Amino acid sequence: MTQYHPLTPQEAIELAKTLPGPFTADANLDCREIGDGNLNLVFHITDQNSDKSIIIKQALPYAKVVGESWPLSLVRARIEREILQEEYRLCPGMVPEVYHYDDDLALTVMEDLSDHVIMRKGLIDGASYPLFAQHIGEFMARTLFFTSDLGMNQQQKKEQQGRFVNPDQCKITEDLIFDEPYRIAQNNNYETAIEDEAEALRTDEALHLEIALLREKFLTHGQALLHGDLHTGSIFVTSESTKVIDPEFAFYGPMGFDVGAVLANLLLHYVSLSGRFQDQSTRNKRETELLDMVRDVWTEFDTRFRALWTTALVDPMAKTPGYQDLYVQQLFRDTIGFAGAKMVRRIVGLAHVADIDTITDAAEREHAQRKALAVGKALIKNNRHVNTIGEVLDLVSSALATVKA
Ligand SMILES: Nc1ncnc2c1ncn2[C@@H]1O[C@H](COP(=O)(O)OP(=O)(O)O)[C@@H](O)[C@H]1O
Ligand SMILES: CSC[C@H]1O[C@H](OP(=O)(O)O)[C@H](O)[C@@H]1O
Repeated sequence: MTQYHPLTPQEAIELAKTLPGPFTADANLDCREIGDGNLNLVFHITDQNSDKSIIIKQALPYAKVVGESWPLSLVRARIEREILQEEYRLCPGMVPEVYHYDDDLALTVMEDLSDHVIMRKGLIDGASYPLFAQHIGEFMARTLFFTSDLGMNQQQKKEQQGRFVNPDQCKITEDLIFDEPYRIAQNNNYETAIEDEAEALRTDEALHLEIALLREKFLTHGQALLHGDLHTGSIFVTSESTKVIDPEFAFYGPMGFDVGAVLANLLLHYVSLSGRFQDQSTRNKRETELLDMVRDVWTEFDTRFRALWTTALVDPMAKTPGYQDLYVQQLFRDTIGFAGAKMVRRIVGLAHVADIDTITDAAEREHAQRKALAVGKALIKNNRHVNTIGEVLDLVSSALATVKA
């Protein structure tokens, strides 16, 4: 057994040399630590004598973004690796292939996806991803359906739930998304220019009621095995391909939490566009593209999820006429509520998004933050009543109309 310690880049190279592949004996290995996330080390190991490369991701025993004062269990590395393997089985080629792992060192050796770009960065750079909605719709439909009671044996599902109990990571979400933005909390992080908005979040009881209900759903509804943090910083893309990484927040929770994460991060990018484009016609074009993507992600997911119901259902009672429509309606409402909560947390909570934080003009940045909060709050407050994605896009539009230019 190897004693856990964070690897140095040189140790990562030594480890890579002991692996059965992909490197050969004459490899000349180079290593860079490229982790730009909030929690882990990520080593990029390349062979100077060939085009071969790997990624070694290692968990730290604390939250990197805060420091050692915030301890975290290393079990998340095992959970991340096991869900990557499960997702690879369900959606081959849509997550990095796992080559090797070491649970004592809390690390996973995986496929290098550096020929793709992190979607958040791609969007900020102005790229378009016309196949993204189909791809992510397929990924979410298959991973959520086949890990739920609809698509897998219900006793095996209970066994699987046991393997994916992830309390430290869930607590981060419970605190950062479903609690701290709505009270004074040390972790909260927002600009003084929006103190009025933060104060409004703390005193809005109708909003608190909806957040309490969403929080309860997150805490108690073990519907399917979630990725758990499916934002655009956890998705690698090209114009032809989509690959999902970083499922260390995986656990059995409500399906809408994953779908909502995707929609929220597209909407966060959408509200950032006015701060990025001076030219009105370019901006309009890009805004339309983003809203189309929001609509298409839901539609593609919905279509594929319902198709699996027809072809792959294992629960006979779920064939009862009317049940599918009610199930998907509730899943849609959850999606919209969680999307709203995820927008709010990225403005006033600990961890932000580059889409908004990199807007250089302070007034434009503040405007984008106010827009994100207006949309987020509208989604949260209306989540229990919406029925269609068209209605949601109308809600977005009316929420934005309330924000002063
Ligand atoms: N399989 C991979 N291939 C290439 N780069 C990767 C891979 N996994 C992670 N990375 C890089 O490392 C960064 C951080 O990885 P991530 O898994 O998101 O870490 P964290 O859990 O700390 O957020 C990503 O933004 C990406 O740039
Ligand atoms: C203290 S962790 C904050 C935040 O970071 C995670 O995202 P990522 O590791 O992908 O940057 C997750 O969203 C957590 O809520």
